[in-house]
Amino acid sequence: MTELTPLPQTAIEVNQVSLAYQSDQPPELAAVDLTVREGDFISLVGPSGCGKSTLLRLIAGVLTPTSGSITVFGERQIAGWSQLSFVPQEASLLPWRNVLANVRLPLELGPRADEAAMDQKAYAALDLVNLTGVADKYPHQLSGGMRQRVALARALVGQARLLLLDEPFAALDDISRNQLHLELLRIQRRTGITVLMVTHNIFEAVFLSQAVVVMGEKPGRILGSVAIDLPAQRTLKLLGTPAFGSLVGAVQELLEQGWSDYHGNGR
Ligand SMILES: Nc1ncnc2c1ncn2[C@@H]1O[C@H](COP(=O)(O)OP(=O)(O)OP(=O)(O)O)[C@@H](O)[C@H]1O
Repeated sequence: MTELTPLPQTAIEVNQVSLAYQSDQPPELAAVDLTVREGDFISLVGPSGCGKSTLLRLIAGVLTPTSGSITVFGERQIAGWSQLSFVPQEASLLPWRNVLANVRLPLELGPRADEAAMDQKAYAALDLVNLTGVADKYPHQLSGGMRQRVALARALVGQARLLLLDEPFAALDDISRNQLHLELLRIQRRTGITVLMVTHNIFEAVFLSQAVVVMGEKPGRILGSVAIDLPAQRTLKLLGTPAFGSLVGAVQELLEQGWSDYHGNGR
C-alpha cells in the first residue's frame, strides 16, 4: 500500500485583518490576507512604515486586530504562546547575564523547571547556533554576529514551532549576515520550524525564502508575492546566478508598482 505524506498544516492564517492604532485615524493595515504553511520560510518586504512590524506583532498576539481574524496552527492568537517565538526589532540581550543565562531566560519565565534541565536545553540551543564555547561570556564580550546568534538561540530554546523575526540581521556586515543566513537555513532544516521574517533587504529575502510577500503603504496591504523556486539547498554561489537576479527583479518590480500606485509616476 502506498503511504500518503500528510499535507503541511497551515501555520498562520491572517484573514481580512485591519488595524488602526487610533480609532479616529485611517487604519495602518487594511484587509490583509496571508497564509503561511507549516515548515515554510516566508519574508515580508515593503516600504518603511507600511506596517510590516505591526503585522508581525498582530500575529504574535501582542496587538489585537481592529477587524478580521488571525489563527496560528489553527488557534486564535495568544500572546506569549509557547509554540511561537517572536524576536522584535529591538531584541537585546541582558548585559548582566552571561550567554547561558540569557538563553535560559524564556525557560525561567515559563512553568517551573529543574535547573539542570533548563541548562541542558540552553546548551542544546547554543549548539544549534554553533556557540557552545561562549556560554559563560557576557554580551559585551561578543561580536555583533555572535550576539545575534545568542538571540536566535534564546528564540529557539523553548522549541517553538513558529519563529517571527523582525529584521534580525539589519545591523550586521555582509560577511556575518551571509554566515547567519546559512546557519538559519540549517537550523530550519534540522528543526522544521516555520519562519516569517520582516526585512528591508530584498537579496536576503530572496536567498532565504520560499516566497517573498510584498506590502504597499497607506494603508498597509499585501500587493502580491513572488514564489522563490531556487534549489532547496541554498549556497552563496546562488547570489551571482541569473535566476537569483531575476527573482530579485520580480520583487523590485512589485515594490515599484506599489510605489507608483501611491505616489504617481512623476518620480
Ligand atoms: N505603537 C504605535 N502607535 C501608533 N502608531 C504606530 C505605533 N507603531 C507603529 N505605528 C505606525 O504604524 C505604521 C506602521 O508602522 P510599522 O512599524 O509597522 O511599519 P514597518 O513597515 O515595520 O516600518 P519599518 O520598515 O520602518 O520598520 C507607521 O505609520 C507607524 O508610525
